[in-house]
Amino acid sequence: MLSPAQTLLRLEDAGRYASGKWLVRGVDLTVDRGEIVTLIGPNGSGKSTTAKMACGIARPDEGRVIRDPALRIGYVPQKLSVDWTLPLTVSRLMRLTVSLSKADAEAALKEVGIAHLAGADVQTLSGGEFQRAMLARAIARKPDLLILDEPVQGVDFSGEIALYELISEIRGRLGCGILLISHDLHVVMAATDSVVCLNGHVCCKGSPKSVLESPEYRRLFGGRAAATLALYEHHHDHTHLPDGRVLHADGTVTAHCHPDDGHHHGPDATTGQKERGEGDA
Ligand SMILES: Nc1ncnc2c1ncn2[C@@H]1O[C@H](COP(=O)(O)OP(=O)(O)OP(=O)(O)O)[C@@H](O)[C@H]1O
Repeated sequence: MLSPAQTLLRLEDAGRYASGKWLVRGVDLTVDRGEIVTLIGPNGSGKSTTAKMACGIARPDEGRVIRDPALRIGYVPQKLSVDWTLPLTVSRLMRLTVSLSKADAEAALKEVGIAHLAGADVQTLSGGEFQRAMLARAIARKPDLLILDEPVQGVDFSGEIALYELISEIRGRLGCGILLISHDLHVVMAATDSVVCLNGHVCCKGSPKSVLESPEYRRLFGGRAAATLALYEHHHDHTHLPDGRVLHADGTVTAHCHPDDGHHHGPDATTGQKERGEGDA
């Protein structure tokens, strides 16, 4: 049973075994409606495997994955198995494995800002446009839960910010829960309600601040962790982006600071590029 009523998904001691080894074990996590939970961890730490268990593509070999059978899930996989030698329009991509009305497909493309690309060949899309198309595909059936496996891959920094902003907007509009996999520690820590750090098992989890401060996280990410923590503590209220806009702690982006914003940047942090270099991989 899932309780309280707002809990969409729960993994209890979930583990997946394949090819004679445990890919990941002992995963406990919940995603509530309206919440963004982010999985972080080094390459091969079991993030995608956990996402696959969460959405039902992979069955747990131990523990349990509990979700309401009626739960609608939208999934953006890390990789797509498509024969790219064949032409494929965005519109066709939208309906590749799900039955979707033309109107719903068009509405979803509009929602992510690429309605004009419905007839374009997927191969001609930029990295950001492709990720938006994948997002449109995932939200078209108005999911309760979105599972996004590295949704900003192949996207440049300002595109990343725009995509995270869009994801945050979608959460607000659909009122869905989101399980996100991301390597971008800086943005994750600013825009996430809860973080689960994996390393073949759950290494640490909790609020972004508690994860940043945990010795396990620091051991795993080393200097990068310390830099992210320093940034987070100093700029936890808001961060100035390279294009001059302001990323707030709740993940929203505005043109300027709010009058009641707290920490402002010190003289060394006037360029967003530096911040990103410090806080990112
Ligand atoms: N079907 C499979 N059979 C055997 N090993 C697998 C299988 N799927 C994944 N693995 C292995 O399990 C481990 C976890 O993989 P997973 O893709 O979940 O990691 P990840 O944290 O998402 O990595 P990345 O950040 O590189 O995407 C890796 O060592 C991977 O090689």
